[in-house]
Amino acid sequence: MITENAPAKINLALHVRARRADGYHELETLFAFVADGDTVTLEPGPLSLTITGPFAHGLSGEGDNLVTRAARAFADRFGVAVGGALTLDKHLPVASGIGGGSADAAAALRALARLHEIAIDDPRLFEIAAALGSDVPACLLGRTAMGQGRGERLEALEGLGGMAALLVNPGVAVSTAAVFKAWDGVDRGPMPPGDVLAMALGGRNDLEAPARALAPAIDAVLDALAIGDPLLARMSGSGATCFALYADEAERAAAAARIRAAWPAWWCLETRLL
Ligand SMILES: C[C@@](CO)(OP(=O)(O)O)[C@H](O)COP(=O)(O)OP(=O)(O)OC[C@H]1O[C@@H](n2ccc(N)nc2=O)[C@H](O)[C@@H]1O
Ligand SMILES: Nc1ncnc2c1ncn2[C@@H]1O[C@H](COP(=O)(O)OP(=O)(O)O)[C@@H](O)[C@H]1O
Repeated sequence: MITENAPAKINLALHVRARRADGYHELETLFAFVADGDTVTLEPGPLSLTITGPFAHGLSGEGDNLVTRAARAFADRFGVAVGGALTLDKHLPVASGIGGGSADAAAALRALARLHEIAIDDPRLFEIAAALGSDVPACLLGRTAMGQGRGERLEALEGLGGMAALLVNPGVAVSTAAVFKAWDGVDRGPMPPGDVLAMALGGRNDLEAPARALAPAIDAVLDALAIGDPLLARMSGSGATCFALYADEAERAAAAARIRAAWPAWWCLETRLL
């Protein structure tokens, strides 16, 4: 049995620079990953998918999961039989701006590559990833990176490994396409120069305003995360998950305890950056 982690992605900053003719948007985004997420396991056999875990119900009505789409695309590209008994242990909330589906697809590709003894940096894997979704190449790379284009042009960067992080989701699913559509079309400029922390601190998430208009619960999450002096508190991706970064684990634990007491229904993950 092959097991691959599918760590949650966060966008430390996400600048939307232009609307493109193909319906996508030109981005400049700082990807980072955290130590927790979903898990994908693969055993030889006919293609099948079993979904377990606390957020399995979020995908129950899903005919075509990104994991099985990844398996089909892999077989197609590498000329092998479609197969793999896949299990997805779903711990990340669905449609929440932390790339759960993209991370799962990338983990499935990594597992299949191991099974078929294909190098993890094989460019064909990145081509499959880009066709599956804008965030899948970043999840396949799985490390802190600057993403451009629709997110598939990647430059790996020295990250903030080990930094204490808190992820909070108010239980509202947000459609990525709807949030991009509600963006006001104003290019607010590039990220400032510097290291990853400087770029993150000086950056923005341009999808925050449109997402907050569609899902006002995000306001309450950002208000809750602002208490306790985090280094940075911001929405990730197209929302509604927001994250905060802290100087140490004690500050993160205090913030998590306060949020869990005030908002027991929210999903709240104490983790650290990879
Ligand atoms: C916003 C981001 C930031 O990392 O993350 P999430 O909120 O999904 O986590 C990503 O760009 C999302 O990537 P992903 O979720 O893979 O999106 P895709 O499946 O490729 O596209 C879904 C829809 O989002 C819009 N889209 C996506 C990416 C992009 N650069 N421009 C867009 O306009 C398009 O309307 C597209 O039809
Ligand atoms: N394995 C998967 N996990 C999550 N969502 C999936 C998966 N497969 C397909 N999807 C679909 O992809 C959509 C976006 O999911 P997700 O990747 O969680 O969003 P986001 O990138 O905003 O966090 C979901 O609404 C769901 O319909």
